[in-house]
Amino acid sequence: MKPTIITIAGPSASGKTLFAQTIHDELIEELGEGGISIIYEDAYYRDQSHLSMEERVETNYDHPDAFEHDLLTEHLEKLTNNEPIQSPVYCYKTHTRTAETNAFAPTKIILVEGILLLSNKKLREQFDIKVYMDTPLDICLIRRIKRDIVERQRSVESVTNQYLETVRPMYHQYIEPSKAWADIVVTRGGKNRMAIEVIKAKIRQISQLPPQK
Ligand SMILES: Nc1ncnc2c1ncn2[C@@H]1O[C@H](COP(=O)(O)OP(=O)(O)O)[C@@H](O)[C@H]1O
Ligand SMILES: Nc1ccn([C@@H]2O[C@H](COP(=O)(O)O)[C@@H](O)[C@H]2O)c(=O)n1
Repeated sequence: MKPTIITIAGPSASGKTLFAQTIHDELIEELGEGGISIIYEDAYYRDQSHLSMEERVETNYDHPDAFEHDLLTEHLEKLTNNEPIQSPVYCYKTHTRTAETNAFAPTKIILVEGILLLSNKKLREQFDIKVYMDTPLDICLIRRIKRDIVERQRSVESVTNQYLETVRPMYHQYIEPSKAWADIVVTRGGKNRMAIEVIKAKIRQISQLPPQK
């Protein structure tokens, strides 16, 4: 059976990871091994090992050119043909890929999450279901400051400067307009229980599992 690819796009810190992880964790037992997995667009940020740290800090990480979308397209094509891939591994602290790759086998359901997935035509054509997390930008900023300090070794100053210089302008230029391609728009963030249940019910139907009472 050909895998079903579900994309979860939307602004940084809108709750994409939490949403995808919750769906994954709540279905993994029912779907079993080979049932469901997650691919992160962030893993496809370009390798910058040839650049100095000062140069890496200057990169606009919210522009489509920061990603190797062609490689992600190629990998999704392989997975669709039930072939395994070696997914890159990204490090936010060094702003580049690590030397390792992750062996990734195709699963029946593949969740793909990331900020610019709906802005790319070739990628869009590979998605069976397109979800957009429509969390207000001020809420995203608050959540990003908290998350990036704890998980990505950033300071309040670095997060707020980056927000003004690239995150907010690129949101208006690329991310918000890409919402028009979504099939389902989720409000409030990664804990929207009804939205989680709707996607889970669709996945159960695709996977031919009995609906939950
Ligand atoms: N509805 C919500 N309520 C409270 N916190 C949330 C909610 N959705 C997401 N978060 C938190 O906000 C932060 C950013 O969410 P995350 O899923 O990492 O966003 P994204 O993957 O879109 O960048 C995380 O710390 C996450 O736990
Ligand atoms: N070296 C990097 C790479 C990316 N970012 C920021 O990450 C955001 C996308 O990831 P989310 O999990 O938040 O969706 C994006 O807005 C980039 O600005 C970074 O800060 N450093």
